[in-house]
Amino acid sequence: MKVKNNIILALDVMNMKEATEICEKLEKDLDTIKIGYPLTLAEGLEAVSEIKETFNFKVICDYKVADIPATNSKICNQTFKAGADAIICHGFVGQDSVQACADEAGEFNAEVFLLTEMSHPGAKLFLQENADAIAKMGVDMGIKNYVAPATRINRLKEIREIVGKDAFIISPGVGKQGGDVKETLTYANAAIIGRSIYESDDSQKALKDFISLI
Ligand SMILES: O=C1C[C@H](C(=O)O)N([C@@H]2O[C@H](COP(=O)(O)O)[C@@H](O)[C@H]2O)C(=O)N1
Repeated sequence: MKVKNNIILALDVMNMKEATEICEKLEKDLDTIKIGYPLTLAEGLEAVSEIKETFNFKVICDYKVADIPATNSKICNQTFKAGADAIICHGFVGQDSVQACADEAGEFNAEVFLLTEMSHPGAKLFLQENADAIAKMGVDMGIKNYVAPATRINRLKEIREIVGKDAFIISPGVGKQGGDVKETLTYANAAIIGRSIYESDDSQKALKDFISLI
């Protein structure tokens, strides 16, 4: 996936009016956004379709899919039908559940991002010790896209070493969570940034400031 300026906006606002206003302000400097549960639960999957139709964005749906294979297939089917270009799924649920997402993505010429280790402090409790094995599982499955934390550069580096130089890593945790955009892009292909941009008084300037740091 090509990402303009190597920055993906996490559009975690909870109404279409705000979402649209932010996209209008940033569309010159962005071509990829991430929509998760906040906007989807507030406005429905129509939010994905509407943003896809209004803006020339690629949309990654961050639904952290983590169910049994049959249910994962249904979640992905509905998400790709709504126009998503990619979906984020958890790896801790195992190969069969991830494979169900990958199979559905193949039906829509869409992509799967495999979430390895999360960026928040609680990820150290259960996820971190399994993150390398999740990344290795992804490699064995032929998964090309991964999510790994910008808040732990050493871990991001280690996950890059596991998935290889040709894999595509997107990395959340820049800005509000403490991650540094330039350092993150040493090992990741794109940084995911949300609140530091959309909560700013001048989101356009906030984005441009991040771009200037890269
Ligand atoms: O480990 C993860 C996984 C997940 C993701 O990207 O999959 N995210 C998401 O990335 C964005 C960071 O937002 P902000 O902190 O810049 O406002 C939010 O949408 C989070 O839900 C993480 O923050 N860490």
